[in-house]
Amino acid sequence: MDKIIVRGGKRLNGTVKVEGAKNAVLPVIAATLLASDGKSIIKSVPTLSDVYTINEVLRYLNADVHFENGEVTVDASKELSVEAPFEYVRKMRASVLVMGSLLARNGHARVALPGGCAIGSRPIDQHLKGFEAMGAKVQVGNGFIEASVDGRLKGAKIYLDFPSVGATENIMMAASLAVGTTVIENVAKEPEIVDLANFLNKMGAKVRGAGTGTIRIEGVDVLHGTEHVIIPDRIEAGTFLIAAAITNGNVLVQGAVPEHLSSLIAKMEEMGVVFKEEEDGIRVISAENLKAVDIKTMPHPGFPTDMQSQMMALLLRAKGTSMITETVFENRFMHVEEFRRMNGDVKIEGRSVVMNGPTNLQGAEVAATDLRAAAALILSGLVADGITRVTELKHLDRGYVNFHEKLAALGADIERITEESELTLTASYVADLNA
Ligand SMILES: CC(=O)N[C@H]1[C@@H](OP(=O)(O)OP(=O)(O)OC[C@H]2O[C@@H](n3ccc(=O)[nH]c3=O)[C@H](O)[C@@H]2O)O[C@H](CO)[C@@H](O)[C@@H]1O
Ligand SMILES: C=C(OP(=O)(O)O)C(=O)O
Repeated sequence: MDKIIVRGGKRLNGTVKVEGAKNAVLPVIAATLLASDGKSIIKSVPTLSDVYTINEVLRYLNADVHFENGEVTVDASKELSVEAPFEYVRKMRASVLVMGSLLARNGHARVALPGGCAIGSRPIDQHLKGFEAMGAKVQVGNGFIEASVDGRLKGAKIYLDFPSVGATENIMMAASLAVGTTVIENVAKEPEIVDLANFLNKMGAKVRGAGTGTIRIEGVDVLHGTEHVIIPDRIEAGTFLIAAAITNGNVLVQGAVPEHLSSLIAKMEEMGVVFKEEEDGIRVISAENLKAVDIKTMPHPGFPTDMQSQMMALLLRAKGTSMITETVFENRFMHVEEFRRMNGDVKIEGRSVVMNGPTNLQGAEVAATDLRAAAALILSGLVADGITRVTELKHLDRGYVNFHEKLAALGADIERITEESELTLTASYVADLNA
């Protein structure tokens, strides 16, 4: 089992480049299934385990998929099969995003029920409500969701009870090949929604309003393969902004888009961190003394839940009492106990956590509970006294490409090891301490 070993105390300096966004590339790859004609070429694709998983799902569904040098090519022109089994959906919930495309292309889709996960129960009722409004019959049983329609889906007016990212994407994909016009209200406004809309439009779809609260889709008869470059990953970028701030460093995060990160930047500025927009990214210059702030996670353009645990790491270093309230997921505080193992003064109060800082963080063995918690614990390790060992790296590999290597290139004392090599390493560290 791999571990990341961090020895705290180094300031980060230099330049780091962000990858294409995981949360944009997964729906875009799912949308390639809509093209009954021509190949789709997706560029700036990160080498993440989630990308390999969605590619496997597409192959299972009878698409030809190649992934090389940051480019995914999909030919989905053959007849598609209808089922995405549990082995894939269990690995990655975003597998449910093939449902909209399959239903629109085949008139039939069968996808394993995703089940719960580390951050909450995550139902998909809003996705299904959308499909039903478009004329699909949806049945849930034997661990599967089955949706089918006689003929083609029909355009409909759909109001989402919550601006769900996945439901907005799944319904957008399904509506693109429906007969007539679909209007979705109270939709998610995340930059990844806009990226998907741009991709669909290049395929020949007619999607308007992405990035606002209402999306209007005029269905078309056929969609074709196209080329697309995925937007930069705002969550990876935000994680590096915090890495620089927490170590009192000075780092240029290349590829970071300021408009995608405005809530995070505003909150970090309140803490005293300085940002400069440069031609190719954002420079972050940390402050010696960080101030406590309160945060509430919200759908975009509010503060992203995917930055909540990394922000917790930073707030543990700020002077005063901070509060984080999580409103998007019901159970996204599993990392709190791990921070406490590192001496974090943090406690859960209902849907909030309260932190008293600055905490003198101590190195410890901690386990990643989800992908952002993995990154957050590593960030804490960068400033903790002694050695921090982070386990359960399968989570990290879902969302970050070469995370430890990128931090090491900025000056962090960090490495990724297998259990065997750790025995030798710990012995040499003890020898160093005794010397
Ligand atoms: C692959 C991907 O893009 N993942 C992102 C996506 O997840 P995902 O698309 O799963 O997130 P949603 O926006 O759908 O979920 C947000 C909230 O709505 C609830 N909900 C959602 C759908 C539904 O039908 N019913 C329902 O109750 C969920 O349980 C959750 O509490 O957006 C989340 C919110 O920004 C991010 O944290 C994830 O990183
Ligand atoms: C929660 C996340 O992703 P997913 O929806 O794929 O689990 C995330 O990216 O932080």
